[in-house]
Amino acid sequence: MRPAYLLPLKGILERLDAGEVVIGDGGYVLQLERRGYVKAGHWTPEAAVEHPEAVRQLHREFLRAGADVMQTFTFYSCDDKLDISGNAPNITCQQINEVACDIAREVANEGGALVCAGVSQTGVYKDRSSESEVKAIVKKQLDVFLRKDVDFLIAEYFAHVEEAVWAVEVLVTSGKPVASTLCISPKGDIDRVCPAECAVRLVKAGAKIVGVNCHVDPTQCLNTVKQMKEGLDTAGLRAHLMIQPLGFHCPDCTSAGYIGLPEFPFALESRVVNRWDVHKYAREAYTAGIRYIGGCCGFEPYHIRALAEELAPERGFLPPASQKHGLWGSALEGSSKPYVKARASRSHWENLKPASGRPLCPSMSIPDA
Ligand SMILES: N[C@@H](CCSCCCCC(=O)O)C(=O)O
Ligand SMILES: [Zn+2]
Repeated sequence: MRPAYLLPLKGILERLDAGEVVIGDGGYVLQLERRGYVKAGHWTPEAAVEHPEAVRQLHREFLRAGADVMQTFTFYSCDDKLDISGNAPNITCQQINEVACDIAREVANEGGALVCAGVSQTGVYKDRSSESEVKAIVKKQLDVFLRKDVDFLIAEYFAHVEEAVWAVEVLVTSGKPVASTLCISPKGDIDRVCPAECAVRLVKAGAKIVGVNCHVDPTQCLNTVKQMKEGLDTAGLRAHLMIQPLGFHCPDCTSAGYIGLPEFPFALESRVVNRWDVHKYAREAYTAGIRYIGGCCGFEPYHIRALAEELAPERGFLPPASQKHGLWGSALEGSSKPYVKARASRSHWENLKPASGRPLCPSMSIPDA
């Protein structure tokens, strides 16, 4: 939550152009599935209408943890996805998109955060012939976002760069800043378009912020974004870089990402990154020149706090949730047990190789896709 002296609000491009670090929020659909508000499989966001208090609370926790942006809970909020799901026969996507924007704005205003409204891959993409259908779906969401006057827009979680380019082309007609993140591996998008070329196409379509979200872990996402940066540099193009990886270790996944693993989506817990992994990821992302640094599925508020704590020297402040943390485990100095007190050090947590507690389980799986 930005200190009062950093207000009034600067827009996303003003902040990034000034070299500021922007901390993104974490995952919503997966986190709310675990909390009983989202149904896996179709992952539709009707909870914005059915349980706005649950969406509001998760936004608030990300804000308190240091997120500078509240992404609207509008993932998969398009008629084709909602209708097929059967999850909410009496709720329309327009309702979801309107309420989600209101909730995000309400919480963003509590802490000087920006509202980013998002569209995501549709269910109608097949090939080049799908362009008008995809663009119509994106336009329908965009109309609501413009009425709600969100701060900027994102086309996220696209596996085909072609579909993401179409989404960006629609979003840029708004005149608002547009970001785009692909759910791709370091090998490139689902059609084998390399990350460098993906970034070039997105920037040429008008995206001012490009990167990746979801599907693979921080290490692989960093690899992909570094390739994107090289591609843009080679092409003489400029854009800000954004990264919002999975909060799960999955070095064993293929280019299908974590959804190809037998543990997806109900047995990923043993793969969750810890806060110290997030410190390392945040520092490597910053060193690579990435300035919009957040998380996706698996990233809980305490992970976002770790981003904000690692980059506090660059940002000049700690998030409110750090009042209940103590940097690098220093809170444990208050423990009555000497062996716990002994862990109140950066060296303990930075060098720890945590055991999984599952002696009969493998560390890696054989992906199904
Ligand atoms: N901004 C979104 C991104 C969700 S990423 C995809 C989740 C799984 C979807 C699937 O398996 O189809 C969110 O945080 O929920
Ligand atoms: Zn995700």
